[in-house]
Amino acid sequence: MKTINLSEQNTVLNRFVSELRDVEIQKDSMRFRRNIERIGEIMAYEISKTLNYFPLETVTPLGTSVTNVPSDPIVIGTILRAGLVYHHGFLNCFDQAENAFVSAYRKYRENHQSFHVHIEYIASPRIEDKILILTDPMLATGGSMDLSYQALLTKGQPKHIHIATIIASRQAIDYCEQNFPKDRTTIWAAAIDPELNEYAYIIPGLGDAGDLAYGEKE
Ligand SMILES: O=P(O)(O)OC[C@H]1O[C@H](OP(=O)(O)OP(=O)(O)O)[C@H](O)[C@@H]1O
Ligand SMILES: O=c1cc[nH]c(=O)[nH]1
Ligand SMILES: [Mg+2]
Repeated sequence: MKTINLSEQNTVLNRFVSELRDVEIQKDSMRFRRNIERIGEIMAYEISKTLNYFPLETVTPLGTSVTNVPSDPIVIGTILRAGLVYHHGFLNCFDQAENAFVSAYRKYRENHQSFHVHIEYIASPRIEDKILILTDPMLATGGSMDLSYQALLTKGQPKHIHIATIIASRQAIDYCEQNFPKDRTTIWAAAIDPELNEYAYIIPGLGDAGDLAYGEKE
C-alpha cells in the first residue's frame, strides 16, 4: 500500500491547509469550505496521474486532435457531513464520475470521552471494478472511513481504492494500512499529524471540520 503525504512537497496546497488550521481564518466559514473544496480539486488532479488513459480523437473546426484522456470509471464516495464540500472539489475535476454518500457520525456516550460511529444512510451506485475515491477531510481514528468502506462493499468490489483526506493522524494511517486491501489501496493526505487527544481529535489538527463548515449540531 502506498501512502502519499502531499505536505512533503512545496506547493500552494500547503497554504490552503494552513488557512484551514488557522483559528482566526476559520471564523470565515465560506473561506473554510472553499479551502476544503480547492484541496479536493488539487488532490483529484494528483490522483488523475495514476489512472489509465486512452487516446481520444477530437474533431476541431480545423482538423482532428488526439488527446489521452482517463478511461477508468470513477465513483467518488463521501462521508457526510464534513466531506460534502470536499466531494464537490473532486467532482469539479472528475465531472463524469458517479457519486456515493454515506452518513457516518460520532455518537458520544454520557462521559463525552468515548463514542461509537453511526452509519445511518448510504446512497451508492454499483462500485464493482471501478475506481473508488473515498473522501473525508479528517481521518482521526480511521473508524468512520473503515465502516463507510464496509457499507459500500454491499455495492461490489472496487478495482482500486483511493483514500483521500486533508488531515490524517499517524494512528489512522497505520489503521488504514492494516485494514484496507494492501494490493489495491492508496492513501492521499494533505498533512499527517502526530497524535490524537483523549476525545480522538487530531492534534494539532484543525478542530471539528463538520462544525467549522456547517455549524454546531445539537
Ligand atoms: O477517523 P474517525 O475517528 O472516524 O473521525 C473522523 C470523522 O470525524 C468527522 O466527522 P464527524 O463524526 O465529526 O461528523 P460531522 O462530519 O457530521 O461533523 C470527520 O469528518 C470524519 O468523518
Ligand atoms: O480532529 C478531528 C477528529 C474528528 N473529526 C474532526 O472534524 N476533527
Ligand atoms: Mg464533526
